[in-house]
Amino acid sequence: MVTARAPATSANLGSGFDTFGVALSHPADTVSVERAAETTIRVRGAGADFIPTDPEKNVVGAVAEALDAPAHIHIDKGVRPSSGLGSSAASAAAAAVALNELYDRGYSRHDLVPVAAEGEAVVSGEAHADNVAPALLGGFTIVRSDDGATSVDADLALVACLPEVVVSTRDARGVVPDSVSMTDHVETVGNAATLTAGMCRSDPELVGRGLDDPVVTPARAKLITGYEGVREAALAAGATGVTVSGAGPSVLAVCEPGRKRAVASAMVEGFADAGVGARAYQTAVGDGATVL
Ligand SMILES: Nc1ncnc2c1ncn2[C@@H]1O[C@H](COP(=O)(O)OP(=O)(O)OP(=O)(O)O)[C@@H](O)[C@H]1O
Ligand SMILES: N[C@@H](CCO)C(=O)O
Repeated sequence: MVTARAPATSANLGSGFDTFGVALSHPADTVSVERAAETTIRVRGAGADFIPTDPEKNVVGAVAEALDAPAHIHIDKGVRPSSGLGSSAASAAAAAVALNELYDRGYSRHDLVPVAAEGEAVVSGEAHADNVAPALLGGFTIVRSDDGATSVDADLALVACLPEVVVSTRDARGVVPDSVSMTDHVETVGNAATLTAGMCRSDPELVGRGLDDPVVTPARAKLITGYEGVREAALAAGATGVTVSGAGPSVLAVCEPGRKRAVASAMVEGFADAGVGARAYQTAVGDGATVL
């Protein structure tokens, strides 16, 4: 048996819609695999009741198929599905790494990015790599349309606040504008470049400023009850920047390490003020998938 762990991730980071991602030090999914004639799947943990065990419908089934690696697969969910924290990507990345080891396929983590993205296609219809790339490679990642991914290590404190509201990725993609003005384009490129420089320097001020996004985030924020209040509360508590995590509903804040507790409390209280329960993960930029 081989067991692997892969982290939750936060895609987009505001200015990097469908391009940027970051691995979180926790929470994470754990996946164990044993050789078998046909793939079977068992799921336990956070949100397990909402995750299909049919290999045609679970992301790990598509990963086993893509690697020609049938297995009994046990998933222990640490990342709740439909959280905006890359839940399906964490399972896909952990399964890809575990099956690669079990069947001695010899693929690198970079080779496994398009394999794990095949799993993502099962749930969203598109092989997005902006969650599986950080889940596999760790750190801050940039994915390009040619399937290539670049990763940079960063040392950065983060808070991810997960409210008890549901935002479907389909709805969140439905509100993305079809086009952008040149003014918004220039602002977005400037913010994305600032964020990238900030990640390379592990600088929370630069990264926080680079999260700003005039195009996608304002449209999506309307789908998250309490978002504006939570954002303001996090900034007042010392966050250097706040944005929607992935397709939502989680909200991501960047801060100095010493401000994590205060920012986490402020965000949970911000959601409470809007009548929404929430939990906050005091986390950081973390490593990619590992065999345990
Ligand atoms: N192994 C799996 N783990 C989690 N969800 C899975 C898995 N296999 C299939 N799914 C389905 O995928 C959907 C959730 O995946 P999705 O990646 O959208 O979650 P997310 O955490 O919100 O990610 P994102 O950060 O991309 O918004 C649910 O419909 C769930 O049933
Ligand atoms: N980049 C994707 C991540 C969710 O799969 C989005 O924001 O829709």
